[in-house]
Amino acid sequence: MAELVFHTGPMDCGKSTLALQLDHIQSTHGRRGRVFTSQDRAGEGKITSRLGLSTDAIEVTDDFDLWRYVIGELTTGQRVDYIVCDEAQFYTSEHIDQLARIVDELQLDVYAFGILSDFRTHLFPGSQRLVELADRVESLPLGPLCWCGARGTHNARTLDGIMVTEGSRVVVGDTVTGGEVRYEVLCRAHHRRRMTATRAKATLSPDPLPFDPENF
Ligand SMILES: Nc1ncnc2c1ncn2[C@@H]1O[C@H](COP(=O)(O)OP(=O)(O)O)[C@@H](O)[C@H]1O
Ligand SMILES: Cc1cn([C@H]2C[C@H](O)[C@@H](COP(=O)(O)O)O2)c(=O)[nH]c1=O
Repeated sequence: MAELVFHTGPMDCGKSTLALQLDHIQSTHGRRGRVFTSQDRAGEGKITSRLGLSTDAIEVTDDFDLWRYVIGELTTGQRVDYIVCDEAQFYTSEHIDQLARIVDELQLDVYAFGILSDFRTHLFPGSQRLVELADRVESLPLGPLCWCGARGTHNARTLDGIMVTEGSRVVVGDTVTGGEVRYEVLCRAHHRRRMTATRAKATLSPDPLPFDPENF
């Protein structure tokens, strides 16, 4: 039986790496896949992993129809055995319905990868639909740690190290320094308290006030 599988986890937990590995494993065993993405950090039509791997991919825009694309390939004699979808949080609910139809009516395996929730902790529509429709939802085994050492579970958006809670849902960006907007993965408790690494350093620092014990 073909399956719709949703591999999820916070930013920087290895989703794109796994997507690329999965495509590599399947394709080296003679299966032919199609690899899709949406708004990767590296630009249109790319899947990139922070471990340095990358591949070309078909860009999914809002008006792209995955069902029609796959039917078009099959009816022109192309072989399609499986489908990999990265950054699936950016897909629309309709895209996810199309993926489910591909699994059920064409018996193709679909492997989707994406974060569940945005910087305000709300589910992305594409991820919500995947949770509703997937045969399996798999959490990646390794993930980033919050600055406190706990498992990082929630994606914070930061400006100059300070967590922001206003703004567009979609702002493509990274967890490393560079862009104006950054992301930082925190545990839930620190996400709730908006306690980023920068703020923790500034407010919880044990730096002693300079004093001379002799004259105290
Ligand atoms: N220098 C490094 N050495 C080893 N692992 C690294 C290094 N830099 C990043 N990683 C790992 O790469 C993974 C991030 O990969 P990526 O596929 O880009 O994540 P995601 O798609 O979930 O955002 C994480 O597991 C991270 O720990
Ligand atoms: C939380 C959050 C993230 N994004 C963007 C930032 C990145 O471009 C991707 C996630 O990519 P990754 O491969 O999982 O690191 O999503 C966003 O647009 N809005 C958000 O709230």
